[in-house]
Amino acid sequence: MFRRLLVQSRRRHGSSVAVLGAAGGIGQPLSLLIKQSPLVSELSLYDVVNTPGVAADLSHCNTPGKVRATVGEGKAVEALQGADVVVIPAGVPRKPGMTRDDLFNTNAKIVATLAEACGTACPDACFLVISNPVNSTVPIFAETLKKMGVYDKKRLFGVTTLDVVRAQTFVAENQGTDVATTKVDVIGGHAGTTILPLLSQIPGAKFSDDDVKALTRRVQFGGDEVVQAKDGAGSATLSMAYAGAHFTFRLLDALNGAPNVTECTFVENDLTRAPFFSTPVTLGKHGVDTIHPFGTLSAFEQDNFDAMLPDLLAQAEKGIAFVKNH
Ligand SMILES: NC(=O)c1ccc[n+]([C@@H]2O[C@H](COP(=O)([O-])OP(=O)(O)OC[C@H]3O[C@@H](n4cnc5c(N)ncnc54)[C@H](O)[C@@H]3O)[C@@H](O)[C@H]2O)c1
Ligand SMILES: O=C(O)C[C@H](O)C(=O)O
Repeated sequence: MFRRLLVQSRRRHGSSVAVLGAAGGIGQPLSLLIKQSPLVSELSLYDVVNTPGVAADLSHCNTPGKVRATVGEGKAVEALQGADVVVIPAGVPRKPGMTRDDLFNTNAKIVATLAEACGTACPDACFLVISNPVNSTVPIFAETLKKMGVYDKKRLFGVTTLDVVRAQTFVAENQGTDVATTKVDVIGGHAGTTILPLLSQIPGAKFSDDDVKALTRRVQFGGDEVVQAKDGAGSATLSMAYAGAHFTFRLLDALNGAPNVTECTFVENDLTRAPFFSTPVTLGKHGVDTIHPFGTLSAFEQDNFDAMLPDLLAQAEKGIAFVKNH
């Protein structure tokens, strides 16, 4: 209780945000964007390599957040002291021809190790998991915290904001609408056909059946578009940093008491048979405030929904089994 009060009082004077994987393709631009927030009083950067250079560079930006660097295997606990929000883009990205699930063997261990460090150093923080495969790494994070007895489902988020960002961009292009005011909910998970943009629920939008199919597919496989264009040099980093910073800022706003902060995010809920499911969530002073149902689906969306559920379940179970067996 006392610990929580301390965390809350510190928040009134700005939050401490930690980025794990801060020297990577996402980590660097994400840290730059977060450094610009007036709500951040401390930015703690952690990576197994190169953190001091990134931190020295960022520390020259004339914004209030003080930058701290920690580098090296096994040093995450040090980096996480006092963190209110932890953003996690640590892990390997895809190359052409790979699925996100092909990253499981490497990233599961990285995410479990970092979750353990979070459970030790800052169990009351909010955790934002970017590392793929999100459909499995978020359950891994949850199971690890459960094993330690410190899991709180209101504070663990899989970051699926990039799917929303893509959907809004592609729909605005298709409809000729202002991208700034084009809103699209994207539900499900974060891999291929587990990503489901709800085009039928966009007020005023009119799509042909072919448009619905093509737009849905483009949102579902937007990540592959970038992986192929980068041709072996990784996956989305800049748009992910943009999306990750957006979600971090929205959460910081909500933690600081802003009302009506609603974003789609992959959180534990009982809307479906899958333990984690991305849906519109109102964020509040303690993380998840209200989980919203995703509304009526079109026949096309319902087919997609029915097809995705077994995959989402299997990918969550794979993550849970990983923690149970280690
Ligand atoms: N959720 C999404 O929408 C989304 C979008 C894009 C990428 N991703 C995922 O994000 C992850 C990172 O992508 P990237 O392009 O930044 O990769 P990257 O290889 O450029 O950077 C990853 C960083 O993680 C660091 N790292 C590795 N193990 C670590 C550990 N144990 N502790 C701390 N840091 C560690 C590496 O040193 C590296 O700096 C990938 O798994 C990728 O698939 C997710
Ligand atoms: O596609 C990837 O592997 C990275 C990320 O999940 C994305 O959607 O861009």
